[in-house]
Amino acid sequence: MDTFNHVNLATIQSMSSAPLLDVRNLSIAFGKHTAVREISFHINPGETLGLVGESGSGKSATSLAILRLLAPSARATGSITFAGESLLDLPENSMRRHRGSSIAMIFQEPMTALNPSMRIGAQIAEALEAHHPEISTSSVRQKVIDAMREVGLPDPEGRLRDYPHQFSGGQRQRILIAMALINRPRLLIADEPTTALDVTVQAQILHLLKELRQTHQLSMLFISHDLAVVSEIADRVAVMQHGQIVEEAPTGTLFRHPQHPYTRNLITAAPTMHTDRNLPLATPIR
Ligand SMILES: Nc1ncnc2c1ncn2[C@@H]1O[C@H](COP(=O)(O)OP(=O)(O)OP(=O)(O)O)[C@@H](O)[C@H]1O
Repeated sequence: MDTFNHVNLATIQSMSSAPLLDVRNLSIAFGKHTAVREISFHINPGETLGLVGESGSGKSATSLAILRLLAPSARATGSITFAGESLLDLPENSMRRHRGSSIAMIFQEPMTALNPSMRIGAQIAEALEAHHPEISTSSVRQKVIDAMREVGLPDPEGRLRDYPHQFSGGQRQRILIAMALINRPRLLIADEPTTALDVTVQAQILHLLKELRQTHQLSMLFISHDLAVVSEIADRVAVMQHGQIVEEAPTGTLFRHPQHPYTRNLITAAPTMHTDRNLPLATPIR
């Protein structure tokens, strides 16, 4: 009996320490051009991995490959395992169940991700109903309001019927975050989520993501060309150059002991963020 219990405990422990996302030898080619070459990384439950590199290094292609949203001309090889499932082998309908549900994504430019002619309450509701058609209308409305409140949008009830252009850039990113989190994903892919925002709003959005990550025990793949931004939020950082990961280390180690010349250049070039880690949520929202 003791042995049985012991084995069970070991199994449970190894299961709980298994990465949520495990990417192995991923290559992505667009025709003859190999954009990503044999990269491997993993994200543990609750962990944030920063993926940093210059424009064209293959960061977005990597994130789109995880969601299987690459252009039809692209070919992804290697393996992407999410919660034990091999994503590159899943049938499309199973993949659709993951997208926007267990794996959600936010992008750089909220205006292009939102439908300009649809009220934001309806857009957030649509994200929920796509995966939960059974939820009643009144319950959807309440969940939308709760989601808006959780991301710090003022007066959610009053603003349900407003259109995207009636919100500021920072508020629109909050709306996208509400849409991304409404189905309680386990993994959030954030691709340059603060790049289009000015520095103060950038800091507020980073602060919000850090809070939500804790509340929801989210794992996150945080993509940016800006090492200073990545270092604000990531537990570990993978540095990408020309489609390859040239270095990966816990954030502090990467800054203290950068191994690769490209990482050293990024550190030298990174401006100081000057974000206030204790920024209260009550800070005026722009
Ligand atoms: N649909 C596509 N067709 C052909 N080539 C593509 C396509 N999408 C990306 N690429 C190429 O793949 C490479 C990696 O692009 P990717 O967008 O992943 O880089 P990135 O690091 O995210 O840069 P950025 O931040 O500028 O988007 C680039 O050389 C790019 O030209």
